[in-house]
Amino acid sequence: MKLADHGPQSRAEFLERLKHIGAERYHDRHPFHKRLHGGECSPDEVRAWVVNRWYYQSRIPMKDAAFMSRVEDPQLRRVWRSRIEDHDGGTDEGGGIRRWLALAEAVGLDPAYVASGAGVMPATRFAVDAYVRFVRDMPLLDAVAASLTEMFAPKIHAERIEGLLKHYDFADDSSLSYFRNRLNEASKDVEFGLNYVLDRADTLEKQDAAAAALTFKTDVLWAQLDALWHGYVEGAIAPGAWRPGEGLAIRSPELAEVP
Ligand SMILES: O=C(O)c1cc(C(=O)O)c2c(n1)C(=O)C(=O)c1cc(C(=O)O)[nH]c1-2
Repeated sequence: MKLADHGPQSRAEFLERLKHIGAERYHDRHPFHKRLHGGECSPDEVRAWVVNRWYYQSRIPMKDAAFMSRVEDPQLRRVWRSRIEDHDGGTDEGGGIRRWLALAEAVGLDPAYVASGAGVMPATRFAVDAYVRFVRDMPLLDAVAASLTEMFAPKIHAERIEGLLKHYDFADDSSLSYFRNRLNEASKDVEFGLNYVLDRADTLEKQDAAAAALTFKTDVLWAQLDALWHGYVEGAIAPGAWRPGEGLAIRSPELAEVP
């Protein structure tokens, strides 16, 4: 027997449902972030986070390019391409990924080593690659919905700026510029992405798919922190992953000891 057809949730109910996913599952609740923002991470735990999170940063503009390659509507491409510009920037000045490497340098790592991706943990790679594939292969609505974890990012970026400035000597305006820039960039992306999803998820089936996409993305973020905890707090570093002492900046050895 066919189940009774249910209509879509109202816009307000659906928005609440998406926010609830963030409240329950976003990675601001992960113990690694509490440790990082509370000043309890050792210098090497901070470096491990910077090395691994680099992989996420480096793949974000690639996933946005994968998204755009599938978009037939020029207006949607015009809006979306600013995401790539935010991360890659211009040929001379660079953008977010270069600002991430400034953070890498500030914590005593050689930016060239970080950018090579050599020390990234296998679990980080699997999680991030799964996100890029999801965006490449799934319906556009699901792909946009997956980016909506950014709704919850400004809060964690503000907490991070405050926590790092308070607890770690390496933190200053220049090393944290990545996060300051994201505060503005993310709000413009979210405004567009959220309206796109609320407008187009006009059946319960599409709303379910969008909610599942957002849930999947919270898993992508959470899994990366689980791996960091296992590798660097519990000390079970995966074969081939960064080990303390590797990839340090040669030209500023005094930074090797910064907290
Ligand atoms: O520091 C964070 O917690 C965090 C989370 C997320 C996110 O929620 O996916 C992003 C970012 N930062 C970020 O900086 C960023 O550029 C970004 C792009 C995207 C995306 O899915 O397109 N998420 C995020």
